[in-house]
Amino acid sequence: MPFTRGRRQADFLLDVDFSIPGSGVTGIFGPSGSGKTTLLRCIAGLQPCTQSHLRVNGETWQSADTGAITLPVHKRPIGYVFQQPSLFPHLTAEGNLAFARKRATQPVRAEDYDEIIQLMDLSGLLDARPESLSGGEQQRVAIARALLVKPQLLLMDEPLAALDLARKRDILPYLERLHQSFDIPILYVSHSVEEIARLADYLLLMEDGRIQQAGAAPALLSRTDFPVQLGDDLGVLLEADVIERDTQWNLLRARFDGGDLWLRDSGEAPGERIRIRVLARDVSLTRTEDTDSSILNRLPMRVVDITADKDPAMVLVRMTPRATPISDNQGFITARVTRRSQDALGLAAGEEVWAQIKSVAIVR
Ligand SMILES: Nc1ncnc2c1ncn2[C@@H]1O[C@H](COP(=O)(O)OP(=O)(O)OP(=O)(O)O)[C@@H](O)[C@H]1O
Repeated sequence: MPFTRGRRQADFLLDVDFSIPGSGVTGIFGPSGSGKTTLLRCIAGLQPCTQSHLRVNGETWQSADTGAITLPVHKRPIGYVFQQPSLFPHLTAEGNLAFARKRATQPVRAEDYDEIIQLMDLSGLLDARPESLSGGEQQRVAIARALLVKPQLLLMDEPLAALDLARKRDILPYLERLHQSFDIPILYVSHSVEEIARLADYLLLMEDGRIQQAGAAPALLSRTDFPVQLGDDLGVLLEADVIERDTQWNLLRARFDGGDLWLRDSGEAPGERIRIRVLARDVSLTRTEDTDSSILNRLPMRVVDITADKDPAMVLVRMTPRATPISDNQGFITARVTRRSQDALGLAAGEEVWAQIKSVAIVR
């Protein structure tokens, strides 16, 4: 979708020119008012846009030449999931789905319907009315409803924002399944780094109606100059392979570009590709290897650069493995330490250190 200009209010201009992968989840991240919802509305054709050109997997939906909508809104094969599920209160879950099914532009085959019900685990909820469903269950019905139109593009605008933390965690596995089962591009707006880290393959960072940065989610989320202030969420997102399972101690060994890490065993099998997150605040530094410590993960690293943190007492130390220095963001570890420790340890670019990693979380 290379080019879109749209207005929501006199002084707000959405001015973007980008392409995203034709499948997988593209996260859209950015401060409030940066234009994330406006972008989705433009893509859906709900927002008048001038000079806009939109192509989805080879098909032109909107042309830049005239600004005229090539494909009318109701014919765009889009599924849209909002923060609020907005189900019809007088219909059961099944009634809500039947309503959407009737309005689908193409007939929905029984096997496709069954697959969607199974995917969202709705068979036990079909007779219930929305008022007797939890927020997470209602949202699963809303996602199923969006899938029933056989979308070629799924737009999700903060679908978990109205749920409490427990419900969010309940529904995230369904979103992952969706990602694995449907080979369509999903545009996913969220304010949550946790959701983006877990779901997104690709990431767009928006600010003031523009795309500030775009790229693979792990690399972008691992940058210390990430334009959105992450604070305690700052860290690195790494792709790793499980290489060993230690049943005696219930641990897993995973290999990423920068070395091996031990993690708590949560059932992943050797050979499995996982995504892990190491928060900068969970990494401490020593000059020599501290073997007399409870910390299992100690990596010999070399400092690449040191940057200021938004907290003046802290700095961000980015490191690469000593043995095999790497050039992209996929093997760096970042530590957030005090400026005082930086001074006491004499930390500077090029210096050798040991990174002690207190905690590693598997995000998917
Ligand atoms: N209904 C509306 N009418 C006019 N202007 C609007 C409307 N909704 C939003 N805007 C304006 O459009 C701009 C972009 O808003 P938008 O909702 O797209 O941002 P956002 O990044 O999705 O924000 P948030 O994260 O808070 O949802 C803002 O300046 C906002 O004030």
